[in-house]
Amino acid sequence: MRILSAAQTRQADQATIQEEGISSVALMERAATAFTQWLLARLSPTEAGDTLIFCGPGNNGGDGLVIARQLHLAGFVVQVFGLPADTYSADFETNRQRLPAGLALQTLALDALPPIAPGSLVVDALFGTGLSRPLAGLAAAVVEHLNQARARIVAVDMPSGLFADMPQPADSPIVRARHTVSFELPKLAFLLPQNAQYVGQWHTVPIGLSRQFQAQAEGKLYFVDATLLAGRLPKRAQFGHKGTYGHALLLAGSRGKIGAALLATQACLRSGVGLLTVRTPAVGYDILQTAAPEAMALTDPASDFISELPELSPYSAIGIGPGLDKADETKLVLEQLLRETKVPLVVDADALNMLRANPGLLQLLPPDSILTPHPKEFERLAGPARDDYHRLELLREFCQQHRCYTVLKGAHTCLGTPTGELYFNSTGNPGMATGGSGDVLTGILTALRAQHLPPLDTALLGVYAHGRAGDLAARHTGEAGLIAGDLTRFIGPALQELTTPDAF
Ligand SMILES: NC(=O)C1=CN([C@@H]2O[C@H](COP(=O)(O)OP(=O)(O)OC[C@H]3O[C@@H](n4cnc5c(N)ncnc54)[C@H](O)[C@@H]3O)[C@@H](O)[C@H]2O)[C@@H](O)CC1
Ligand SMILES: Nc1ncnc2c1ncn2[C@@H]1O[C@H](COP(=O)(O)OP(=O)(O)O)[C@@H](O)[C@H]1O
Ligand SMILES: [K+]
Repeated sequence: MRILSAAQTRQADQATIQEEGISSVALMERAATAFTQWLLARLSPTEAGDTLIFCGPGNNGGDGLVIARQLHLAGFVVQVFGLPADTYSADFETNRQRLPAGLALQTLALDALPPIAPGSLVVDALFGTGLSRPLAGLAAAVVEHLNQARARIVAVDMPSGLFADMPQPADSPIVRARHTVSFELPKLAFLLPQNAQYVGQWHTVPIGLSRQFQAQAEGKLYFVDATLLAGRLPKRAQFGHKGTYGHALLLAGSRGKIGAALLATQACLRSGVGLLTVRTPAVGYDILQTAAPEAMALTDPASDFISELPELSPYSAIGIGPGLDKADETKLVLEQLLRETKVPLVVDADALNMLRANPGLLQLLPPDSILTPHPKEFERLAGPARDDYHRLELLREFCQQHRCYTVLKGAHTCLGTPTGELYFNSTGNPGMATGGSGDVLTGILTALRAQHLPPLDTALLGVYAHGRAGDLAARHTGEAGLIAGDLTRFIGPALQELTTPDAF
């Protein structure tokens, strides 16, 4: 799925209108109907109670008028309010005319804002993607009024006052919605933690936006759903053998953190790799051989940390990082690995911190490596970000400069590519915010890369399957009860869902 800017969204609307030969007011009717249907599927008129709809002067307000008409006809107790303005959009005017006799548009005034009983349903149709500057004056006062009411706010397309694709001053008035129901595609703003307080839970409803426009639109932002991944994970070959599926090497673990190595090991084994060798310090030998007999243990001479790089020739991909100690010897191992490897690397956790501690090491990073920092680790690598938008700029620059793929982990993990694309993941849940989840991701990525998948497919599939495994696991454990080891049990089913079936 594409993520379009506000300007592109307007162009997409126009392209749809032209392609289908429909009027803009017909497209508005379609969009607003999709919103109404979404609401009707969740609330009866009784459950909704008092329903107050707040409309701005543009097409977002026009949507609000259609929704008011439709909910009124569906038996909801509706009141509809409009911001006074010098001009209204043409489709707003048309829909004002279409309001049924029993439903008058009431004009909002600063000294007479309507009372909102606690628990009321509020539909926020003040502003959408056409917002051109932060709200002020009466519009800001209305937003403040809505936010203070203890109402259930559902925003149409965008929470009013929020820009779709760029940051805004810290104190901007913005509606704090419980749900945001957006048309066709998510907006960039929805995917960033700083906006969660306004967007609430977001949903998209289809409105038949031009597929051709979506396919051809410029821009490098993607929302990763199963459709985008179709065809990227081949089915296993009927006559495949373990040599077909690569030999991965994991360098992981130190005294007290052999568990991290074990989690990465289990995840790697569950992600289809043909063979796996694990380098841990000697203290990890018995643990690894007992808990993961399928993996080969290649223990380091040092007891507590990794001190020597093994011979690299057997391996088709190498993952390094989970549970490492930052001992000087391990730093040298990392440096030697960066210099000597001829195969792709997956770099995680303290290996990332070591990269940063010696900036010269970053220059040695082999092209097409995959890095998996969480935001704190990324900040150490690329510097502090002013806000979530700035962090994305830093991510893009970092990936281009170092010709690497960087998986910036979080609720919507964002993959940056060497060619400037940003891919936001759609799977996963807060239950995965638990120690060891990241180690599991390293194991998955190393396994996919060892199977000779290209780096982009590896990162997209791996991040998606990791989140999907979390979603499947949480059905059994609940979010709070989820631990990283649970993820490994569901990697197989998650990958199976993504596997391309044989064509008949
Ligand atoms: N164009 C189309 O065909 C469709 C548009 N749709 C809806 O239309 C919305 C976009 O409509 P518009 O482009 O009319 O934009 P909006 O309705 O979001 O807002 C634009 C209006 O607000 C004013 N405005 C902008 N910033 C302001 C500020 N800070 N303070 C006060 N006034 C401000 C503008 O002058 C203009 O009158 C979408 O979010 C969606 O809800 C949907 O109906 C789908 C179809
Ligand atoms: N709220 C969330 N929603 C979805 N995924 C999450 C959420 N919180 C964490 N995750 C995922 O869990 C993993 C945590 O990784 P990381 O921070 O490296 O943990 P650790 O170092 O403990 O292994 C990441 O892949 C991240 O995307
Ligand atoms: K809105």
